[in-house]
Amino acid sequence: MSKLKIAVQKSGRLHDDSMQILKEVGISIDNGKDQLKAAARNFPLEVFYLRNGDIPQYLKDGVVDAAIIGENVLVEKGKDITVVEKLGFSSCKVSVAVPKAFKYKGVQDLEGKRIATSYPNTVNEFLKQHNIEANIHIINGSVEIAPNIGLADAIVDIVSSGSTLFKNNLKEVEVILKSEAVLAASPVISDEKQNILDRLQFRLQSVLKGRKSKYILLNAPNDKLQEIINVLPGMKSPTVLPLAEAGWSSVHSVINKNEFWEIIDELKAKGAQGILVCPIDNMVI
Ligand SMILES: Nc1ncnc2c1ncn2[C@@H]1O[C@H](COP(=O)(O)OP(=O)(O)OP(=O)(O)O)[C@@H](O)[C@H]1O
Ligand SMILES: O=P(O)(O)OC[C@H]1O[C@H](OP(=O)(O)OP(=O)(O)O)[C@H](O)[C@@H]1O
Ligand SMILES: [Mg+2]
Repeated sequence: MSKLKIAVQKSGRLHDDSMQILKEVGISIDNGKDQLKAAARNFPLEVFYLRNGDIPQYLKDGVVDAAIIGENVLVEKGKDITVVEKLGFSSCKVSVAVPKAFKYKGVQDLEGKRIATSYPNTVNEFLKQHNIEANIHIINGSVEIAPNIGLADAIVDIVSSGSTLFKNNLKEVEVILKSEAVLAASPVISDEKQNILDRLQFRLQSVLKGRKSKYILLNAPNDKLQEIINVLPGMKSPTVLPLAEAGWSSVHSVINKNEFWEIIDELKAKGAQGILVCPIDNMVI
């Protein structure tokens, strides 16, 4: 039986979360990252540990069928590669930054400037869209140092917390794109591998939905039941069961993790008691 070849970053920011999500979809991988590839024990999958920056070419060539990769790398090197599913981790931006003292008013201020970056195609595309001519200097790492050593007037690099910019006396002035880790597919994937990828995607979706949700159980006095149910839409509608004590019911539902505290406050105000909130491993709708 053929196996889906999936590329995962060998080491770096994406590695641990990528392995974790594969584990959460129930896939056991045999070897550690010291190996170049490893087979899954209980799913038709082979993991290839590669450099993030090399993965788009491997996808294009069909050396791997799929990958977990930063969306920003696909924008830079893999325009024809399909994003199958956004995975919700490694969120970051690719942004233009300039020294704090630079009185930046708009993109036109980049005209004729020297821009240091590891993402030349992304920068070129951005400059073209804005009709700006500038000189791009390609640097592979520590891009934020470039303005301080007189190598560039501006940079384009990844920004997450902003602390690297802050430490280097720079400020973010334009966000070119927002990125997160994604599951991507090779443009030349076979039908057979596509079937395996569909199964993997289905499992990932159930884990991702579970991560966004919480299971909630509470006790409600029957005279407040309707009001409490109105706060809890649930997947279809909440489950309501009678308690042993007359006049009370147990209500079970699913809530959005982001609205968690607001919903709890509202439920308490409406008379709910004994509220339990539990994580959800998987959610199949
Ligand atoms: N500070 C950050 N916060 C959140 N996500 C980030 C951050 N820096 C990078 N990323 C995301 O993680 C991906 C991998 O970044 P990392 O620095 O580990 O590897 P890299 O040096 O770009 O790649 P390679 O594996 O080729 O060495 C990036 O492409 C980006 O999508
Ligand atoms: O806004 P922040 O939270 O400070 O994150 C941004 C920094 O993170 C990344 O570097 P990384 O730490 O991955 O080092 P690298 O340059 O060796 O890849 C990126 O290249 C920025 O320098
Ligand atoms: Mg990095």
